[in-house]
Amino acid sequence: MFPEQKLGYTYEEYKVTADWLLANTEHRPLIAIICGSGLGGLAEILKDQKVFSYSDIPNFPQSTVHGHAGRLVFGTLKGKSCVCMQGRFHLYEGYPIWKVTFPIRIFRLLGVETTIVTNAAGGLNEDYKVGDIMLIKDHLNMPGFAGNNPLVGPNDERFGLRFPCMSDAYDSDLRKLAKTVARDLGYSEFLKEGVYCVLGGPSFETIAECSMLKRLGADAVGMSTVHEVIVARHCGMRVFGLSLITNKAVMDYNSESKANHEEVLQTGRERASQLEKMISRLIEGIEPNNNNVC
Ligand SMILES: O=P(O)(O)O[C@H]1O[C@H](CO)[C@@H](O)[C@H]1O
Ligand code: HPA
Repeated sequence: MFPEQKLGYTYEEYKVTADWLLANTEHRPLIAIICGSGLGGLAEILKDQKVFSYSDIPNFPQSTVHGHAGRLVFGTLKGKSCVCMQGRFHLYEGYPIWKVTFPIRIFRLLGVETTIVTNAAGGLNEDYKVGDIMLIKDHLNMPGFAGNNPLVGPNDERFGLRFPCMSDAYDSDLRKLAKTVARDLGYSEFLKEGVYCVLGGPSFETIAECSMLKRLGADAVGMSTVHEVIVARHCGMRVFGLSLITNKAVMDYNSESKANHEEVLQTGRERASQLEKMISRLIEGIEPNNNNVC
């Protein structure tokens, strides 16, 4: 039924990695954070850190992109145990999609209930400015339309259902909490809420592609996140996502601006401290739910 090529890790392979981590740290995280390009500083909010290089963790892929350090950081925030990926994996690095999402099932096996995904993204919505923070309320999965979905292949019921629902992928209570946190911090002016569209990358979009995505209902575009969210929801974790608008997608043939990774990283550096504050406060407000995930 399925071709002979490897379509994913076995449950036992995920267990090897999770058990190795559980044996090598006393942290038992309930919250995972995935840092987007240039946003790795978010890990610094964690206290009592235990840090692993991806290269030291069995089965873990390696980060190859500038701005993704390749470290897994365990620690606590206001007494809550967390784990943070300083560096994620992307399709354009050449990884099959099941490697891109490998850490998510590891988080679940560690006992994580809530995953916070962050990314750098190009703003398609005309009202968005560079430096805006967009709460992700929904996504468009372009690689998925072409059959590149991380759940393709045999389904392991120990993780989740064959046909998981995605209409509630981004937890509405966590988005409400984030809005309250942003208001209290005085960030409402640069807080937005919208739809994130994932493409394969690594080339940035053409002008025609940007206009098309905007018409399809996307507010921001990037090359990550959605695959992780699908796997997190498949195994029942709550998801909160935010995009830092690091550049405005070019939509005018007369424009001189050109998307580039340096600008993406620079915007991340400029908004780092506000993002750290917002995520710290958000984590403070997240209630554990006894691993009774949704
Ligand atoms: O999505 P993250 O990992 O934040 O990175 C974004 O920034 C890079 C392009 O500058 C791409 O990898 C894009 O996906
Ligand atoms: N396009 C795609 N990915 C991105 C962008 C963009 O404009 N900015 C940051 N990541």
